[in-house]
Amino acid sequence: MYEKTHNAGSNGQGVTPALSQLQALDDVLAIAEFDGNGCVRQVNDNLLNLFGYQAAEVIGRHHSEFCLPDFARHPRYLVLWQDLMRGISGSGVIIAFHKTGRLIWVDVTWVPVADMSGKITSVLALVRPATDQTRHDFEQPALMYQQFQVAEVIHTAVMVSDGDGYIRYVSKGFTQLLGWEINGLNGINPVELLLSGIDESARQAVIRELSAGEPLEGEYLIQDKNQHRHWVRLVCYPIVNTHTRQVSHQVWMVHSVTHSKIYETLQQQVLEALVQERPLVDVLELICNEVERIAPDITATILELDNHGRLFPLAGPGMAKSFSRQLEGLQIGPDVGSCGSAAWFNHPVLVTDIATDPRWEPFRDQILPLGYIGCWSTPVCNNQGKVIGTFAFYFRQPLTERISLLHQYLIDVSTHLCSLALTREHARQRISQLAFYDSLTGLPNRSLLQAKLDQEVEAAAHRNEAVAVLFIDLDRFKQINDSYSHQLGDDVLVQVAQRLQCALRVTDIAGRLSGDEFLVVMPQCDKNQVQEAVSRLQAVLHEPLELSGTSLSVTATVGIAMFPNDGKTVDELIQHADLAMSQAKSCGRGQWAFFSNDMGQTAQERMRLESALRQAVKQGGLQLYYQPQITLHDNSIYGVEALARWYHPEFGMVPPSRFIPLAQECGLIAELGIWAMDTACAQLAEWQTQGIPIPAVSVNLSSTSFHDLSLPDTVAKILEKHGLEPHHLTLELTESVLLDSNVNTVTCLNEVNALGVRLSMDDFGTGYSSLSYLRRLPFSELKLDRSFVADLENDEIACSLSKAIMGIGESLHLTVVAEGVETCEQFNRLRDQGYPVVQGYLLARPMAPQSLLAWLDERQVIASLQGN
Ligand SMILES: Nc1nc2c(ncn2[C@@H]2O[C@H](COP(=O)(O)O[C@H]3[C@@H](O)[C@H](n4cnc5c(=O)[nH]c(N)nc54)O[C@@H]3COP(=O)(O)O)[C@@H](O)[C@H]2O)c(=O)[nH]1
Repeated sequence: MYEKTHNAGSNGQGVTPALSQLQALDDVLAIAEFDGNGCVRQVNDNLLNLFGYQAAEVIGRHHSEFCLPDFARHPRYLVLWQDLMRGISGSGVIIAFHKTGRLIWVDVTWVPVADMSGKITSVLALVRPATDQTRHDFEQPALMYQQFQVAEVIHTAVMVSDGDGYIRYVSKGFTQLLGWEINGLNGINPVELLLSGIDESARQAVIRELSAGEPLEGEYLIQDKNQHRHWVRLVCYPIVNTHTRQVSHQVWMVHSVTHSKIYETLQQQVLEALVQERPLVDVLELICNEVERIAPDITATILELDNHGRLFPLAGPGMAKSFSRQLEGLQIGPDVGSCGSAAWFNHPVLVTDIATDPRWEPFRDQILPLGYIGCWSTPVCNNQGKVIGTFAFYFRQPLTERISLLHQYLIDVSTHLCSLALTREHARQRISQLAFYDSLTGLPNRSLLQAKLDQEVEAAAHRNEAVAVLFIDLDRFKQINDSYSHQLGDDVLVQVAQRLQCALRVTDIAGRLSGDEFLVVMPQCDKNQVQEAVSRLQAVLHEPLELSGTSLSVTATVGIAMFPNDGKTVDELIQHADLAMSQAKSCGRGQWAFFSNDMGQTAQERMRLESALRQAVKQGGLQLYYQPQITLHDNSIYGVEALARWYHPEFGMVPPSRFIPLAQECGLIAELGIWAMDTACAQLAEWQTQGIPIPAVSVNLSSTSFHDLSLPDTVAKILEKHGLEPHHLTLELTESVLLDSNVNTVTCLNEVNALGVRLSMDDFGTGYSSLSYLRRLPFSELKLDRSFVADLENDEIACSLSKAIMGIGESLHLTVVAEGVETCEQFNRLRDQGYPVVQGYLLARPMAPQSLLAWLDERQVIASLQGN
């Protein structure tokens, strides 16, 4: 393309005439002067005219910017400039850019200019349009492309056609990319070769532009020699004969843009769809549609694989629905079509001939009539590598075993996108599962139940029908949970959930509200049907449950509210069914009840009472009364029992039999117990300071208080706070503590006992009465239940029992206190049976502290009178 010419200097360095000396050439030559870095320093008008620029547009720009990019990077061009800097001039014909983008052939002589020291400070380029002869030479394609070194060495696909529109030259890169060699292309037109597959109007536009001598640039989906498709960026530079003004040649450059095209058209769109949270099927259909647009020779389908190894079509807009339906629920296996096998082996499966491949045998009759002859399926995996679906290409054209790069790249990108879409969908489903389903039983949770009930109520209102809402509570579930294990409790809930579902109609909805509470919604159901359903449910739930070696029976209590009579809204219906359940429970286990309006009133009252009690416990609205206990042998005060009293301005005197269970139910009982201990100890300390002879105070505690491992510490602190000794305090517990399987209870009992605080077993004889427990647990005192005392006079059995209990106490070295002594007869019998301590109305009622002092005074007066 250019020749090296050494300058005349003897030392080999470039010694050239200065620009001033070249003025004569200025009229005929286009001249540019480059600085030592190769940037334009100055240019003359001829050069500007030749290239179509203004001076300001070229000054400062690097020489390489005026050449074809590939040429500017060409080693020989780089060597030319290295030589120039070493003082070696050169000349040659190059293709350069006119400002319009048109390519022009120019004949250039480069002359290095040295300063006095011999250092090259600039390069002069003497440029003229290529001479006719030169052009003629270069217009001979073979010669031109011998000269056009760029195409020979670079990998760009280049093709040159002549003025008649016939291909005359293709580069190695062209053959590598598209498969054609020059030998087979004689007499072929480049547009026909490359653009025969594009839209006809677009093709005509290309032809028009090319014949007008305009450069062409655009992206096209073309087919190569093997019918494989490529997205390419096509650039065509027409070379215009300066004499005839005719296009003498066209230089075509072909860049593969398949990757970026797929990225733009497929990946980008799909990612956008995912970001916009478009439904899964929409996203997957978008993938199929885009893939088919890029590669119209195939039909794409996407199947999902469920956890049971079954395939379900999700997308395949181009596939016949009749065929997709056949695949619904298809079990994967080693020879189940392309997709079933690909999912089974977690490996792509290419079937080139569906008609003969045994894996396609079961589906052949459906697929062949659709014209497909091959199918290539690739598994879609999640992040952990687990197969979650398949992505398949169906071909109507015969397939070779060698897959085209475009197809391979489409598969790679598409399976990745399918994986993203499916994984995201699974995550979404999981989130919704967590949000709307109970994780233990898999039943709808409260939120979903409410939404479903809302729908049913709306539909029922529209159709003027009834809906039954069943509130189901398992009886004694807490006890099961505590007595066995929480795992067993969970198993019970799971089995109950399963039984509920099996026993219901398909239209009914069962869900879990919380703990052992379930809700059933029964649309289109009258009261008789509900009653039948409830009996059936209770029977089914009562059948023994087999739980890892343990057989257990549970009962369930059911409350029922009917729409529209018992409530119009979801909240009202659930609340009323709950009330009915509580009401049923108060009648015993395994009962059921329909809601009635008076239950609502009772419940409201209860709620008001509960809130008043909460306030009383927290703000000191309770009071303690004290009932004396007398030692029989010397008539002295054994101690006093502290009993809580609550007077409320609106509710009046509320008896402990009402507010103690309420405190238990609403979680206030432990707090109430601490208050009672603190108040009783404060009172006893005050009495002791006053010298009043009360040796101890008994405080009733619920078994719940013994669940809290900090109780012993609390007790110790209270004693310390009031300056009392541990023996000044007795804690009374009912026998229910023996049934309590909470692991903390025994620890607390032992630690409280270790402090020196006495423990008393209250109401002994009415409940569990296990002697073995009595032996093992650190009790110091037994309190004979007052029901025995009440019957002492008339019932011989009661009499024998009280005697036996006294015997038990004696043998276990426990003090036995007989409570509820109302008559002298009872008193005498107990004394005769050897009871050491008695308590009851006969002696004194529970009293406010002031009254107790008055009672003590009176007692002293009597004693002194008796003494006299
Ligand atoms: N956990 C707590 N429980 C408490 C507390 N205060 C009371 N209670 C428990 O409430 C139940 C009812 O108590 P109350 O109405 O105070 O009845 C007590 C006595 O008044 C009653 N008693 C005493 N002598 C007689 C009698 O001769 N006849 C008769 N009919 N009743 C009598 O017995 C109750 C005392 O019982 P007990 O506790 O079993 O010793 C009751 O179970 C209280 O325990 C509290 O602060 N915390």
